[in-house]
Amino acid sequence: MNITRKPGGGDGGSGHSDGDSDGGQISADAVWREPAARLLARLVTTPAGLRGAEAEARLAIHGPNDAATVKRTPLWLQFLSRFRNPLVIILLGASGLSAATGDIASFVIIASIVMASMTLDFVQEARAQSAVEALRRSVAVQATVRRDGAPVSVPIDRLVPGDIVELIAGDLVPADARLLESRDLFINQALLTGEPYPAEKHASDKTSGAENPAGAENSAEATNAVFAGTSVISGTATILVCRTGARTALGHLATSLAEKPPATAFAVGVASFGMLIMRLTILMVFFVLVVNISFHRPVLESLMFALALAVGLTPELLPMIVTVTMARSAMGLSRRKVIVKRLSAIHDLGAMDVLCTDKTGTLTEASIKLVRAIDGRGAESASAFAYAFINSHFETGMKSPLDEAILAAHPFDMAGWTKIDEVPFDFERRRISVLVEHDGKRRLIVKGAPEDLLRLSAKYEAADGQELPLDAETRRIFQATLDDLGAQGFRALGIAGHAIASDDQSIAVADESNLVFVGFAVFLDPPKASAGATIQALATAGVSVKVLTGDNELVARHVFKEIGVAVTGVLTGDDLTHLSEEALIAQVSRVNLFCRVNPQQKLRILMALKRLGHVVGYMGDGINDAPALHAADVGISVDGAADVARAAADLILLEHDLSVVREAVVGGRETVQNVSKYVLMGSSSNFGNMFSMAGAALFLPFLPMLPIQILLNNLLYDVSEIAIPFDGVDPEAVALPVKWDITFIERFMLVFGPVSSVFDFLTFYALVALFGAGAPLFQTGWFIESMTTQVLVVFAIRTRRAFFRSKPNGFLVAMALGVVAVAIALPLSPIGQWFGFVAPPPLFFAYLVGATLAYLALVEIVKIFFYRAMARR
Ligand SMILES: Nc1ncnc2c1ncn2[C@@H]1O[C@H](COP(=O)(O)OP(=O)(O)OP(=O)(O)O)[C@@H](O)[C@H]1O
Ligand SMILES: [Mg+2]
Repeated sequence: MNITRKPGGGDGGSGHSDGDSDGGQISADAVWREPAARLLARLVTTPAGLRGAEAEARLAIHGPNDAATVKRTPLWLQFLSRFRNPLVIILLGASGLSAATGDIASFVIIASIVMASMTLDFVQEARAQSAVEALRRSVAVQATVRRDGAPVSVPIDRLVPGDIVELIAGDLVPADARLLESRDLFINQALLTGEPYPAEKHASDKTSGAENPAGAENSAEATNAVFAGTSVISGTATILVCRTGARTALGHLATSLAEKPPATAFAVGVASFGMLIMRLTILMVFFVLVVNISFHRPVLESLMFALALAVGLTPELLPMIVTVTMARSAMGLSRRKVIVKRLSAIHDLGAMDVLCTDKTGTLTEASIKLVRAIDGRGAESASAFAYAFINSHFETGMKSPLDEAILAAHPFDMAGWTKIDEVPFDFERRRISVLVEHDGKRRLIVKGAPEDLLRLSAKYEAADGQELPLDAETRRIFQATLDDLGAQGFRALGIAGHAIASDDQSIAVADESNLVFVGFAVFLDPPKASAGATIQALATAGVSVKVLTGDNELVARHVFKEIGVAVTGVLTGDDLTHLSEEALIAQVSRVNLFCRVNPQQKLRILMALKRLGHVVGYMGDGINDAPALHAADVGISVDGAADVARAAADLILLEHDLSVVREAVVGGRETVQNVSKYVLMGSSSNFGNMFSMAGAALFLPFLPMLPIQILLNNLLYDVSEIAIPFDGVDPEAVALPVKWDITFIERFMLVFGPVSSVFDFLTFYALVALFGAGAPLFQTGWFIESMTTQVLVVFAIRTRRAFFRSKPNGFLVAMALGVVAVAIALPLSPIGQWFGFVAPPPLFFAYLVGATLAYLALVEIVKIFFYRAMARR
């Protein structure tokens, strides 16, 4: 073994000042190189842990223990950053310029309007985000930490160097840490090393593995330290936290990869819509500018007009509407006991069309009971129970419900039994071995997937305790017993073992051969009565459910039968090993039951579905589900799940029930539909306005609307849309998965934009020809008309039905009518003159009513044809 010390390190003493150069934390290699006692001293802590106050102080110095620490910008900075919008800056600049030439009033008004818009936007979004943040914190992964001398539960992002943490199987390792104590500790380090098999670790001042002969280091290989991002497979440990947050090995990975969550299809869709509008806006603003200047109109005024137009046309509320709509949906779901960890998962839920799930707890009650312990022929067997009990009692992995069922079945006297060693459970082998001693004799006891144990057995234990050869005929009988159990819906574990020489201290996987078969532990996990109906309801809603289980085919088939769901195709883990990716992709749609699949195979199935273009959800609670949960478009886990599963999930169900998933799916679809209402509103009225502005700029000798009027128009319009996230959605709009469809939006825009322009031009004509309008009246008239039509059209756009067949939300109605009332009242009031309005003649309002009604009627009619044509697409 080659434990080199750093030159000048001597006994690891005074030479090491490197720890302090790294933000006051221990250097990476010191975590495993230095003696534990010295690490404790350097971190000024003891095995009893830090005092609470000290931990708080260190947290302030070192920052949160979060590998991908995104520095949270203070609120006031977030607010200021909204002014970075170049359009807004230029606009404020230009109006400042015009203030210098005397027009101070309009500068004040422009500044106030810009301020009001930003505040409106900011407050909404900040409130939504803090609500969501609170939800996320409520399901944060916790660690057991010794503080003030006693173990307490603390969210892992609050850990600091010097903390003493207790780990048990299933826990995430919260930081880079040194082992102080360990028992049968096996760690899954796949995330850091790519190695899927558990790595064994020991508390010791000596280490091996971290330095390979080439001199390169891979600290994750150090056997006396554990690292953030890995997880405990089995055993227990007490650790000393040495490096936290971005300083962990994982943190280095995360920052070097600049890990950003991949943009979801929805986010990309929303962004591309923003770009579309942006391009059209720029085009249009240049056009207006060129026309104005070539007609020799005042340059500054023309520039302000163009800028106000640009500000008015950009869908600046879009991000806010998206966040607020999703946050609202997240709050709604939290009342149904679903916690949303990643906000954007909500629209992925809405688009999800395949849901993969494990069996236990979803299709079954997960109230597993041991009903019998039998030998291979089906007779009650005391030794089968005894061995099962001893195995479960001594195993230190995360106790599975099967273990709990065995231990709860009936008491068994463990006096005189001691444990020597263990080979922990993993989902490849699907079994646990313990080496135990009793009366000076040592024995290996294996418990696991019964068909595998039968395969690994050469003998069996007869009723009288004799060991007899397991010949072909007996093997057939035993297999028949097992098949019978499965067909009756019983789950089974096989029990086997053999004697081990009494000087053998340890066992390995290789010892799990030539076994003596003892019998079966037989469990009942009753099917969930409601599961069948929920799966049916999901299917009707366009979400097909596939079950991916580690259990065997007969048991799974029986559950399907009990809950009344047809098996449309089966693939087993063995089948999968023989299938190429292409072959799997060809078959995966047909199959709805995958049995005896390991974690990597669960992942493969998921990827195959994604490659077919499905939006795939995955629901599971075990360590074995974590890879698939990570890769899924929507990962769903439950509150009691293993840390790794909860950490990988986007959604946490506080109650393990498929029916809430169905509700969440509907919630997701409503969210997408409400966002698209905003987008459809914006695209049609903006596109229409562009036409109208361009036309007006060409034909009028004056500006069709003053810059401040455009900004006011924009502000009022934004206010009217605040209520959209609260609006209801027609049932048929959420009946099937909802995907973001940019071509649909483009077509909508191309059809409904010109419809609104037609009425603008009609109004222009009426104003000039009927009312003989000069600039002020024209601008006032158009302001009122465009406000009225573009606000009220929400009642037509919000539904595909005839507008009176779908009831809008009361808040939406109030906001829309309120804004229209303000737009009409303002020019009539004394305040109107600040904005350059004049009171229109009474006859204008008669025209307004007629034109608005005609416009809405036309939109309704065009809607019918439009959606008919879309349906034929
Ligand atoms: N505690 C245990 N001791 C021995 N073997 C076990 C234990 N737990 C699970 N196994 C074996 O490993 C197999 C896979 O585990 P498990 O059934 O939990 O997988 P899963 O995919 O999570 O299944 P499910 O879909 O039912 O949740 C089991 O069917 C069983 O054969
Ligand atoms: Mg499971």
